[in-house]
Amino acid sequence: MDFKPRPGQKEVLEYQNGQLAVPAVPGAGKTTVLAHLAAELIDTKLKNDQKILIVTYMNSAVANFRKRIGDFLAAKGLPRSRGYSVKTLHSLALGIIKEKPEARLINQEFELIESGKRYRWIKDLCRKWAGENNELLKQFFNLEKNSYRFDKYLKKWEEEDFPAFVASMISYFKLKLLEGEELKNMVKYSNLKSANILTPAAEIFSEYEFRMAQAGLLDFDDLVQQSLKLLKEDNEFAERIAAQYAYVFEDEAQDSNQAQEEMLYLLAGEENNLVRVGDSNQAITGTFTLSDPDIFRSYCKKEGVRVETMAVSSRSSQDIIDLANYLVDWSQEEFSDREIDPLEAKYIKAAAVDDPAPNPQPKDYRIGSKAFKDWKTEKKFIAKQALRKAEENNKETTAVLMPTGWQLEEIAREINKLGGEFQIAGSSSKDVFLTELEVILKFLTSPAASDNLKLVFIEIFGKEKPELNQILEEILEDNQNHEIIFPLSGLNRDNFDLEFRKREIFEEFFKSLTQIQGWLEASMELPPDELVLFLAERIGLTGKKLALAQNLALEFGRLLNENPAWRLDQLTAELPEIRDRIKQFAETLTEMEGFESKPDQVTLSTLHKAKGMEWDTVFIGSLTSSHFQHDNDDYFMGEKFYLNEEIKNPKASARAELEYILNEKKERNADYKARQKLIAERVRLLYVGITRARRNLFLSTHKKHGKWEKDPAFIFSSLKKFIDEKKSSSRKE
Ligand SMILES: Nc1ncnc2c1ncn2[C@@H]1O[C@H](COP(=O)(O)OP(=O)(O)OP(=O)(O)O)[C@@H](O)[C@H]1O
Repeated sequence: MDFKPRPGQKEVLEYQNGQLAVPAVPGAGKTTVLAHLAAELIDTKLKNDQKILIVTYMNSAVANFRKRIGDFLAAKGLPRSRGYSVKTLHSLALGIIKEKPEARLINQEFELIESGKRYRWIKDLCRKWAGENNELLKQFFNLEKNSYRFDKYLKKWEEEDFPAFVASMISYFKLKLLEGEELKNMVKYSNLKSANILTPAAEIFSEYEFRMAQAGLLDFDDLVQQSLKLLKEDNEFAERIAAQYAYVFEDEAQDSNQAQEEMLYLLAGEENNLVRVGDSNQAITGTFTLSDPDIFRSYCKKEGVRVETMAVSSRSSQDIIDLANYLVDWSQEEFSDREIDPLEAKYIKAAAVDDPAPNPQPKDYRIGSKAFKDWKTEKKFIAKQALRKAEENNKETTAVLMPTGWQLEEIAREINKLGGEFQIAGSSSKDVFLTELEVILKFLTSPAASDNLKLVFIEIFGKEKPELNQILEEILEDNQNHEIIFPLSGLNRDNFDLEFRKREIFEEFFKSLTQIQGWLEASMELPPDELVLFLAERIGLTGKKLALAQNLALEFGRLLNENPAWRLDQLTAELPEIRDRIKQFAETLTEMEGFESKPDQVTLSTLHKAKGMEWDTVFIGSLTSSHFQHDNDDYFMGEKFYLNEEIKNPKASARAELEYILNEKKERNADYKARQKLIAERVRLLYVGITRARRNLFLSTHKKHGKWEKDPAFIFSSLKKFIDEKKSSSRKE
């Protein structure tokens, strides 16, 4: 393979042993260089029974790494899978637990709970807690009692926000290695005031642990907690595991959390051959997880750690690089007297002019920016221009990146209206719901319900030929389902009025009925799991959808093993739960496939999901102050206006209360600090967005949404000034 290392990359590839930190800029080739280094070390250094362990943050990166290392090894004439193992933190943890089965704390055959089921359990427990502590729950509220708003937001709090808060706190407690019963008592006997927000989280956590243990289930956070415990409590065991790995590499180190770091140190063992690569300016997962970019920043400054920076990137045009570097300068200056430092002073350099793969060099200044009068105008403009770009040049890729998913849906609708095509990055939602199969199964469990038959037509037959839906509607006006599908005289054309039989579509309609009758007969003869496979084949599912259907059949089979007397209706009643399991499977399938932008379609992605990807043209919209906060008095999404002032950011308050009882540290401004963190993260989010673009970039915002006034984000206005100046000076040249 032709790979000519650039300055910075070269030094990393000379690594032999010890601790190395590689801070890098976007597009510097982090994955490429780590893969190359792994292949080099496997070839020259590794003993037969040893491996390199590569820990990455996302499932999607695992396949990518394997492929790249495999390619480099193959180029050296070595077997593609020799000498390395790529894992996420969770798969690593699972592997460690499996190495010591006797220590599994639950039982030998523990099972992982799926995320959907976990959340439903937590919701149940929250509901139960709310029922028993209703007065306390209301004390958190600062809305006028008995008002319409009070009822509305109490419901929102009880049904959505409270369970989400508890679910996230449970993860937090576990990564802090706390145990439910112990924590509950600590809170109970602490001198926190009675209406503190930590109490419900701790009490529900304790119930949750009890319920999970009874069911023999573990969740993802348990895996990490338990495996760390095993390693820390048993030196010999830790050494045995560490001895398997001659080197430990970490990719995306800016997303590391404390548990992951501890695990890496333990696995690097005495030899301490540890390479961590990351870009703290791209740390954008912190507000959802326990990730903390300071962990990687501190590692870079740690004694005994060599630092090699990779600053060259050939991804973007010089103008886009200049804008990204300006953002770094702006952030340094803007936040110099605040407690935050969103972007480190690390600048992107273009590749040398004689580089075999140089930076793109578009002719003119290709960056634009605009503040639209309202969201409606903005979304229409973006949809139209993005589509035009995608259709005009079928070699270049185009993406629209937005802060939230609902904005993407609205852009998608606009693209649809224009008759264009789009694809959604990283999303498997279209496949998750096996709509066709689910609709048929619903029909087969109650064929007499007229809506069920209509749905079958809409989803299966009428998609291509809507006239089929129309004729069914008309026939159902005077007939019942069973008269159409199972008439006493048998299914026969003559059962239908001449008026219908004369229509061109009638033959097709009749054929559809015959097929449906076949399914009904099959449902009486075949066991449900086989029925699913039969139906999948009949309606012609292929590829990923077929794989999902096979998975559904397996789930049915598993349930039938446990409940041999169950029939189709009982099984279909379990579909919501099964869907969660399948959803995870579908996501894994999507990640394994990897995402590839099709040039003739617009890719739609949230800014978060765009990480690691690149496009020739990038539109970033909705840069308003409610998505990119700058000042303490901007609108902060995580905050609940209907809660008391001191707990309006419940997570931040609960963490501060925990800090207080664990370390006696009184953090006065927990939500102020949470705001600062969020402000910093939003700057990085925009930095990630901007650095996805190769040639063309458009930044926009709006001043109104419906009747709501909106402010363009301060960061947008600052960038706009820079862009406008550059543009006018490039015109003069
Ligand atoms: N020395 C090189 N010569 C040619 N191409 C290179 C070189 N190094 C990296 N690249 C290319 O640059 C692109 C970016 O590399 P990679 O995806 O590894 O970057 P990254 O640092 O992980 O990016 P990001 O920070 O945006 O996630 C890839 O297409 C890669 O093949």
